[in-house]
Amino acid sequence: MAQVRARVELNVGQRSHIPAEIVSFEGLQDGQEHVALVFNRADSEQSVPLIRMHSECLTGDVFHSSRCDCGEQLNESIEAMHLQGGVLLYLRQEGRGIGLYNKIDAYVLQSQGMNTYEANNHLGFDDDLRDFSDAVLMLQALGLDHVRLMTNNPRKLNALRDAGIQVEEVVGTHAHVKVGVAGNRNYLETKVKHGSHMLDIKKIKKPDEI
Ligand SMILES: Nc1nc2c(ncn2[C@@H]2O[C@H](COP(=O)(O)OP(=O)(O)OP(=O)(O)O)[C@@H](O)[C@H]2O)c(=O)[nH]1
Ligand SMILES: [Zn+2]
Repeated sequence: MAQVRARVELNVGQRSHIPAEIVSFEGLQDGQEHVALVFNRADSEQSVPLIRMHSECLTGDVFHSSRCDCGEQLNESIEAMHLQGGVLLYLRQEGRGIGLYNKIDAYVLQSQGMNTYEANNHLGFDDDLRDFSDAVLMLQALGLDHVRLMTNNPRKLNALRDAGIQVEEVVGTHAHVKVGVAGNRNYLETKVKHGSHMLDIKKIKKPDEI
């Protein structure tokens, strides 16, 4: 699968000038412009590369909205890969695959009391429309068949295992809890209760509930 690679420098959190390569792919199946960010660490002791499959969240990744933890997870993974090396697949699967405008419709329903999955269902969508087959193609194109996967989501783990990619270790991301009117506590709790995410629910609860 043809690839084009260009050098970039990233500025994330307290760190600046993080070197990486951004990679485009020809021949992906769903027509979206998914990209990989490749972080090399020549002196890394980790022989099995750290991988994250990160689904796009404009509101979280770019605007750091309080409704979710996506931007914090993105930064956390970039910082980890800067230290250890690794590959971040940035997948254009906004709103768990329903798209940005539908996600905004879902936000309205969530403000009326529905959780993220109920809101999706109310709009006529399944809980999660994401398909990770293009992510698998990207990993194969990069020659990665043994990985350490950075996620709390068992669906991602199963998608790689079903495709024959050896996941040697699952590295969890932190519970990034935000407080306030549009805080992400319900979003995180729903991930655990309805999506079986491997997040420590104690860390999600308010301090006085623990
Ligand atoms: N439908 C919907 N999608 C949302 C909402 N909040 C965030 N998302 C989407 O949820 C997805 C989160 O993707 P990721 O952070 O890659 O993955 P994850 O499934 O949470 O699993 P982790 O690997 O554990 O982070 C993104 O596509 C977001 O756009 C919401 O309220 N409704
Ligand atoms: Zn988000």
